[in-house]
Amino acid sequence: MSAVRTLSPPAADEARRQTALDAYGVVDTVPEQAYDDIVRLAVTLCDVPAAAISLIDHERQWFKAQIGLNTRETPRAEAICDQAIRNPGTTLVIDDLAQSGLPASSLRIDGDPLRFYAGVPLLSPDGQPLGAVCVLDSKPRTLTQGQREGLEVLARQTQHLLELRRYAMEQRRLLSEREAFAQRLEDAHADLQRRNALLQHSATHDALTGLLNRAALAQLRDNPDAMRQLQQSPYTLMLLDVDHFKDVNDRHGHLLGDRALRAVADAVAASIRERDIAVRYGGEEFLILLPDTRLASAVQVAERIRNRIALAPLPFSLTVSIGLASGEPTRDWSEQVFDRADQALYRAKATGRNRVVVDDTPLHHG
Ligand SMILES: Nc1nc2c(ncn2[C@@H]2O[C@H](COP(=O)(O)OP(=O)(O)OP(=O)(O)O)[C@@H](O)[C@H]2O)c(=O)[nH]1
Repeated sequence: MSAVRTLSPPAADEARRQTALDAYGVVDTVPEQAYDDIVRLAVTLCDVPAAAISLIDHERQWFKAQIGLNTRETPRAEAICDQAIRNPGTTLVIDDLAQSGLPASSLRIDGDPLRFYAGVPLLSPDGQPLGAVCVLDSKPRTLTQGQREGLEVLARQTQHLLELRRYAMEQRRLLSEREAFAQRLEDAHADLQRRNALLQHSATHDALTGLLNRAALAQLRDNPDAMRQLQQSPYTLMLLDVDHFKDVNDRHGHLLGDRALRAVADAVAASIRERDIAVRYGGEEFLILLPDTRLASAVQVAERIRNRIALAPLPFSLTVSIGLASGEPTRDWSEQVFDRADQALYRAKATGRNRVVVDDTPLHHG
């Protein structure tokens, strides 16, 4: 046996070559009919017992397809295909390996060592050698010109198969990138909607009590559903003001004052229906609009609120004054009814606070 010829390529080239091979994602994949057909054709064409499509991967050669061999991979150091790819444009034919000085291969054909090798390098489109399509025999032999050319055709067909594979992989990658991008877009859209909803909520709600704020009340006029409801049936407007709230703040501090305001809001929210509208109208003033509600029912609601506030779990007693006025559906509903409720509230304050006072102004019709 002659000395081993070592022809290691420069490291930078080898890194490029390996990167080119990796781009196909073909090494260690399952056998495929198209590649198996090529080695079958090679065997028939060259009248040999063995053929392979060999890929040179790091420190081994791996067979994508093979016929007549005893393994699917060998160490690279003994791969004759690794010699073939050193001259990428040339078919390597070794009539008798025993005379060639190449390292002995562990490959066997029917138990016999290799004697004959012919391999056509497989190249990436930019010329990086990937492996070889090779035919092998356990006897020394030669190839005819026709067989050589036929083997080269099979190598070109193998390259086409590899390119198709890379193209399909690239398409899948682009598709999943597009899907990931679409998903990100969808997430961003949902996030924007969430932020918008939060923004809309904080623009129309009072941060301390969670009730609607004055801006939301102003928007009510632009809400056709709410307006239709108010214009269809009698409604009642309630104005609620906490009694001596300045004293609460002065005696117990602003934090407890805030807690008292939240207790008022909770009592209001717990006493009204879902379609009623509760607004923190000013510092310690609340406006409650009760659609489809006549004065008598509204008084009951107001008393419920007043009683709940009296029972609120606070370290001091808290009372409220409430003024009520109801309105028949008219075009200038708000100002008139608001003024009447305000006057009722004023009377509630003036007559001793902690009470519900009803507007007694005769209603204007027509
Ligand atoms: N803690 C707290 N106090 C507030 C808030 N908004 C307004 N106030 C206070 O509410 C008090 C309202 O006082 P006034 O308008 O004099 O009325 P009042 O003391 O309740 O007296 P009457 O309404 O006549 O019974 C003021 O001291 C405000 O500083 C708030 O968000 N938190």
